[in-house]
Amino acid sequence: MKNTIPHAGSVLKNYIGGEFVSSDQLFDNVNPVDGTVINQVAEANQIMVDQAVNAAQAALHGEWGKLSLEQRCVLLHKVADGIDARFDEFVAAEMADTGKSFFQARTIDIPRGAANFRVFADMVKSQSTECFHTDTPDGKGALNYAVNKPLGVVAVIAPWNLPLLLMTWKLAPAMAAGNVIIAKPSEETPATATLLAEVMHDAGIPKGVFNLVHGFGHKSAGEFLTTHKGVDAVTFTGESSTGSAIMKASADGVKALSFELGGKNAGIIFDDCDFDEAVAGTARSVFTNGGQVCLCTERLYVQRSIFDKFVAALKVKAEALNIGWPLDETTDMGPVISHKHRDKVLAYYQSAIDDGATVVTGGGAPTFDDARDNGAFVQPTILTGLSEQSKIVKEEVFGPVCHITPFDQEEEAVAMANDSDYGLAATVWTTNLQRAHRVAGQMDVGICWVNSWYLRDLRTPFGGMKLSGVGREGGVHSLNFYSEPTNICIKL
Ligand SMILES: NC(=O)c1ccc[n+]([C@@H]2O[C@H](COP(=O)([O-])OP(=O)(O)OC[C@H]3O[C@@H](n4cnc5c(N)ncnc54)[C@H](O)[C@@H]3O)[C@@H](O)[C@H]2O)c1
Ligand SMILES: O=C/C=C/C=C(\O)C(=O)O
Repeated sequence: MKNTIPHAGSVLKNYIGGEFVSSDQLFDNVNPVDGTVINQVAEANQIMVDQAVNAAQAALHGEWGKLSLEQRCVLLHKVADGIDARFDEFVAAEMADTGKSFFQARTIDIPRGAANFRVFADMVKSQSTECFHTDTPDGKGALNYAVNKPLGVVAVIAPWNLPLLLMTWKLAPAMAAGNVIIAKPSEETPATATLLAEVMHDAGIPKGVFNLVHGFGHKSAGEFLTTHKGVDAVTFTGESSTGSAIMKASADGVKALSFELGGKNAGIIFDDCDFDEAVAGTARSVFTNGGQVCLCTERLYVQRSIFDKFVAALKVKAEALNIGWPLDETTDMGPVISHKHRDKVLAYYQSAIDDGATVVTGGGAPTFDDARDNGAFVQPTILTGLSEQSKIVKEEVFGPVCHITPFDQEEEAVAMANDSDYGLAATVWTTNLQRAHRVAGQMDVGICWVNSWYLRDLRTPFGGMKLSGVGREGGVHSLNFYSEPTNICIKL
């Protein structure tokens, strides 16, 4: 692979009204593998966000709004093709910003970025609306049917863990439904969003349809968007506490909101599982992307008869993980996103130790005796022996860590798994068909995987209960959120 990091050493710009614009406020984009500065980023100020909103509104009422559905979908396919054409650059940019492995970036993040555009460009063509025949006193009746319109200006605010994947997961259906976009990537991961703006530009997406603003949340581009009178909807993925702040900020404008938030996901492993598959699948669900996937399992409940054997087998998997340079083909896990996040994860490890946890493996930061010692690495960590009320069992860590609790009865496992403020995802490992259906149906989560993890079908509802989110996206759920139906009632 060509490992040239696009825009290394230069300034990542905003994309507003079809033009790439810098600002006088620059911040550093840091590589978490070795702490080096990759490039600088131009932070958008309030005036630039106003310009983006104006450009978006003009596009909505201009060229973009006048395109046929077919023309819009052709353009979205061109965007997907454009990502594919610059695949190596996207991979290199995503790896540099996050430190994730070459394997993960090229098999998950970037292919899904392109797939999101193709899937929703095709799906929107079969979006349907309701139609009812209504009785009337004169016996002639009335016909009710709905027509879909775009919501308008949609702010897409994305996190750093799967930067291109999660941003495009929202903006592709939003654009397919005819909306105009102002996207704000995480300040930690500005690069692939900037490349995407270049792809949009080259694909001929009319100016103002896709705008990109860089910056932070509070008193920066994020807040300028959520409080802006010209923004009609906010679609957000990130921490639950940020979701709450955005909800408050958006309240005055009564904006439409879709939130995909944090999780504290449970995995239940029954003694009738396929043991090797359960261990391998659970290792993936705990350690993928350094545990920095909202769907990762951080709480495991293992039936007592296989508890010791399972803990020992998961320890072997954790200790076999190759932690290191993203470009090394054998690397399984990179650093966490930043030094600040590393400190947070390590503080959770320490709190577990203070609470009396047994550290099965890990519990600290690795050392390498090379430049990676300036990076943001933590050890894959397995804990046992804590009460269900311990801080690390209750709160989302967002790192490569799990706590394992034994259980005897199915009901007990279900109750512990559901005893959480979050409700995003769960996994259940069993070969008993009736138990699989019974337990999966009792999980208070948006998605429950049985004998698998992160197996995605983009048509399915995706989102969370409780602190894990508001609404569902995926398939028609996305298209419905990003559409505003007008019901037309015709008296016959
Ligand atoms: N449910 C899901 O689908 C899903 C997916 C991925 C990540 N997540 C969650 O995201 C979190 C990790 O991501 P993160 O640390 O980037 O989240 P974060 O909430 O810190 O930041 C997400 C985005 O919000 C912006 N932001 C922060 N404060 C803001 C404010 N006051 N107003 C407007 N924008 C603001 C940030 O700049 C960033 O672009 C974890 O909690 C994880 O579980 C959830
Ligand atoms: O970190 C959270 C991952 C979310 C994944 C998706 O939204 C997806 O696969 O569409």
